Amino acid sequence: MSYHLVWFKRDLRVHDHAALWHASRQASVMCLYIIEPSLWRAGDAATQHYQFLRESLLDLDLALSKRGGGLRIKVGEAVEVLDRLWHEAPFAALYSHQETGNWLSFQRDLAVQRWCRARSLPWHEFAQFGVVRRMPSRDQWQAHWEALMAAPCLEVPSCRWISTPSPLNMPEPHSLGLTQADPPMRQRGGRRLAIEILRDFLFQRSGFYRGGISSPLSAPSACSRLSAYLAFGCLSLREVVQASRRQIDALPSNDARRAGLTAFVSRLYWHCHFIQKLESEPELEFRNMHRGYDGLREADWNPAHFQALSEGRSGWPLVDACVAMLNHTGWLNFRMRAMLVSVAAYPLWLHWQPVGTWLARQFLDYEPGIHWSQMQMQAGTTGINTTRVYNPIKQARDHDPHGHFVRQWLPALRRVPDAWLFEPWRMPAKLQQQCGVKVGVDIAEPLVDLETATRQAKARVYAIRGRAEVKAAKAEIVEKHGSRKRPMPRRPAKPSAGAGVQTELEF
Ligand SMILES: Cc1cc2nc3c(=O)[nH]c(=O)nc-3n(C[C@H](O)[C@H](O)[C@H](O)COP(=O)(O)OP(=O)(O)OC[C@H]3O[C@@H](n4cnc5c(N)ncnc54)[C@H](O)[C@@H]3O)c2cc1C
Repeated sequence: MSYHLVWFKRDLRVHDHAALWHASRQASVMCLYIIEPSLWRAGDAATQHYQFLRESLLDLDLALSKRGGGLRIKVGEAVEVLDRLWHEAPFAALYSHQETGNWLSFQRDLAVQRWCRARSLPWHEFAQFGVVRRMPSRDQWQAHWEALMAAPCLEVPSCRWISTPSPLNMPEPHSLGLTQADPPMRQRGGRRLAIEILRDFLFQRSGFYRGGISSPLSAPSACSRLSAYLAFGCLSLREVVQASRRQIDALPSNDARRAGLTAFVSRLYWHCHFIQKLESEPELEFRNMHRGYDGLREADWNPAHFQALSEGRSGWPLVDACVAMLNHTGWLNFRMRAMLVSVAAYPLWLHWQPVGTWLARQFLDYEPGIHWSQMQMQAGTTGINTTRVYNPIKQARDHDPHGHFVRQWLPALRRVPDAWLFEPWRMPAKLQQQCGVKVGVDIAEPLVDLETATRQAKARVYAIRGRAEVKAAKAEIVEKHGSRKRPMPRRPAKPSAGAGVQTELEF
């Protein structure tokens, strides 16, 4: 009997699942997830992603079993697995969501497309974000996003199943070459948890969103914490947008949650805006958005700087505390992520690509489209965004004034008095002795002199930015990647790359 094959990728839910919904309308359905060794062996994959995936697949399988279906899990490269299934029992069409993944998944999709074409097999792909494939122009992008988010969510269809409930067998992470530690405090996967977190945010925590998202102390509870669930598709973006808008409408105008949710929905818009950049230019994973910046940092790669940074030994307490938090939780708020990249890209003068590959493994919510666009933006290679250089000492004073965050994640510094906490290397030897801290042993000496190294780095970036040909190439990048969104009236952003064009958000 012929059937439709639904290929689950980063869309691990049954609710508002366009591929499942359409596939089930005309035929029986088999649900498939492919564990692709080549993707798991890539530099941006980590044990935490795999464990989160496993938890989410178990939840998905449960949701399917409740409806009489089940998930088939196969291990192998996509074309090879599809070919095997096809030979066992040919399917009439392949259904999936569009994926804007890393370069490897893009190449994999091209190979699957060729395989389908060779068999005259239709492959129906559906958008799950407001990202447009083969987009001719950015001009209508916002209207398209709004239309997609306003369309009703798709109910779970009643299906005739080919795949019925059966125990899920998934390889152990080490057999896929995944050897990193799993952060002990990372979020757990699955739609049921995602819904709990969404509800908690909508009804309670969103009141602390505005004003709470910048400090690493308040951000873990003030932010929605939905990023990993959106990245793995345990929730559909549209259901989150719609639930937020319903709640905004239901709240009195002076309720803090209303302002929080309004700001949150604007982030959901930017989620797709950033992913669109990688969709339109997949090379952004490894090539500068503005080619005028090619050669800026490549030749100066300093492995000792990179190793110290990634091991939490930069010597700047806030930076090292952030690395410690990432190792334990797999999450950091936006401002601290931006600061980490800024420290890497400016005073440490490290190229964004290897730093981004390391951070991709560290971030549980790794979403290639957001990640690589943000890496380039924070490293100053997009050519269209304001250069933002975050000073880790100032950031600590502004966002952790009493040192609670630094002391939590760097226990060796607990007894250092406030006055020295963010610059412990300046502590006199006698004081170091009194509070039981030895700079160079318990906390590293800073890798470089922050002020001098930052000044030199900025000068090198500004020298390129000032060149006529670099300025001239900006317009084309704005045309391709710049948002056409009008600045929000409540908090107008400085147009940085052409009048009326907002290319970044304030956080
Ligand atoms: C260098 C760098 C790399 C990043 N890499 C990722 C990544 O791989 N995956 C990821 O989801 N976010 C990434 N971000 C954006 C942001 O830091 C995270 O989305 C946010 O911290 C996740 O926590 P949250 O869901 O509680 O955020 P909230 O503030 O509650 O935001 C809600 C959702 O909006 C989206 N969002 C929020 N901020 C941004 C932004 N600046 N750009 C685009 N979308 C945004 C995310 O989907 C997020 O889940 C990165 C930021 C930087 C500076």
